[in-house]
Amino acid sequence: MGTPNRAKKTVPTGILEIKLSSIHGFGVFALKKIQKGVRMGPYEGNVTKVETTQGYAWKLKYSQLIDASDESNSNYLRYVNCAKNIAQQNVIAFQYRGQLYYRTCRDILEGEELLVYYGTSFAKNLGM
Ligand SMILES: C[S@@+](CC[C@H](N)C(=O)[O-])C[C@H]1O[C@@H](n2cnc3c(N)ncnc32)[C@H](O)[C@@H]1O
Repeated sequence: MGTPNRAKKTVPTGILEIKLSSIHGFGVFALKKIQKGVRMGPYEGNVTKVETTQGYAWKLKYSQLIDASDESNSNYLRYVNCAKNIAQQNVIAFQYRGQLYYRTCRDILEGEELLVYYGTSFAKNLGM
């Protein structure tokens, strides 16, 4: 697994950091308390209609996907790991004007890892 160089450059300085996670690979962590309702993004990647199994793609409207598997064409949001269930997530994914964003759905404490629920079928594939 390579160091996330480009994603590191895109992470909001002083607010979030990318580092190794106990859940999987790299994760995104709060460097200070973040209030509920803060929007992050958009999620960057290649817009495609080709399905992928790599785990970095979100479905958009009109059968399109935003695929962040290419680290050189994506941003820090590609490193947000999956919550065990909806209740555990502290950020939610949503679409706005054709783009995908994350938003904090509760206050996140300093040092906490950002977790988003990828969806039931994806979680099942991860063995949850
Ligand atoms: C968007 S990436 C998350 C960032 C990833 N940790 C990395 O370093 O590139 C999604 C991939 O991370 C892994 N992953 C994310 N959340 C996980 C979890 N809760 N349990 C196991 N693997 C997870 C899976 O391999 C998934 O396909």
